[in-house]
Amino acid sequence: MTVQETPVSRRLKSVKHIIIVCSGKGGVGKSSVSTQLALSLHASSPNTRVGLLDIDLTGPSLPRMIGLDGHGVHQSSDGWVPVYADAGREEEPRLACMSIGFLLKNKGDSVVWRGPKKNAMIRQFLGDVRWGDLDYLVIDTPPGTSDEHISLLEHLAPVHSRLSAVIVTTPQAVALLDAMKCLSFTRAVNLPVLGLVENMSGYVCPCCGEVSNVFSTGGGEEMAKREGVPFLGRMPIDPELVTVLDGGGGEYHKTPSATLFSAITTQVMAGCVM
Ligand SMILES: Nc1ncnc2c1ncn2[C@@H]1O[C@H](COP(=O)(O)OP(=O)(O)OP(=O)(O)O)[C@@H](O)[C@H]1O
Repeated sequence: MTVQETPVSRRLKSVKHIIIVCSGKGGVGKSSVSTQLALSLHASSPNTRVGLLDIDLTGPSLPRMIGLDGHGVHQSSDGWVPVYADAGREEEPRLACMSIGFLLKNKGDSVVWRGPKKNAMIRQFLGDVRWGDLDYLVIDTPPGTSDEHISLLEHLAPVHSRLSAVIVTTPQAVALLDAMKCLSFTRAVNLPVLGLVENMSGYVCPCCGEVSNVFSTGGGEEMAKREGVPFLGRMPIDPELVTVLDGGGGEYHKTPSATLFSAITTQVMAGCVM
């Protein structure tokens, strides 16, 4: 069967792997996992080229989390130029970011759009941005399985063989129930799952290293085993991570989370080659 070319498939021709990060529930750390995955893939080798796209149109948090708050997107004759998180260094930038947050005049502006307008924006993000050659394009999605997910998958249909998903959950029973809905969505749309991340899984005391199970722990791993999907790892609550991602300063690679997350990234990369 021949797959029809579209503006999106032409634009994403040189993108090797597209990783959709989703969660059943809001606030479980999907954007922070997407951001950490992009940073960690970028740090995995001096040549890895990464894109990070935020399709959470009503609550874009990527610009702040990646340290690009206040930046804007430029239009070129060949489409929108993404904002590079690693611009200004000696080597060519290789961490391209795009979010509706870069297009809003004021970051407090709200986006109140119906489905067709959201659909058009997602098509533009995929088809009108100069993504160039990428090893990985990480896509942060809104919580649940909404219009945005359906639009995304429709536009990405011609490149379906390069798609996979990472599911984020916290250990509480309610979050796990929603993560299960997210997993059944991926099955319904035939989207391969690279694995499940259990976020905010315990709190490690910075003084004594003792782990307190604030929201309990282990539920994500149990669910992954039961459902036959890889368990990518658990990320504890890390106050240093919040400071970095909320724009309070500090460098991500110096946080305890960065070290832990690199093991997750290794598994994601291994899953992508298969
Ligand atoms: N492991 C962690 N340790 C500490 N804080 C975390 C951790 N993961 C996420 N957070 C913080 O929790 C808050 C919510 O995270 P985030 O925005 O990533 O969730 P989300 O699932 O994308 O939310 P939304 O549903 O609004 O899109 C953020 O302030 C983030 O910095």
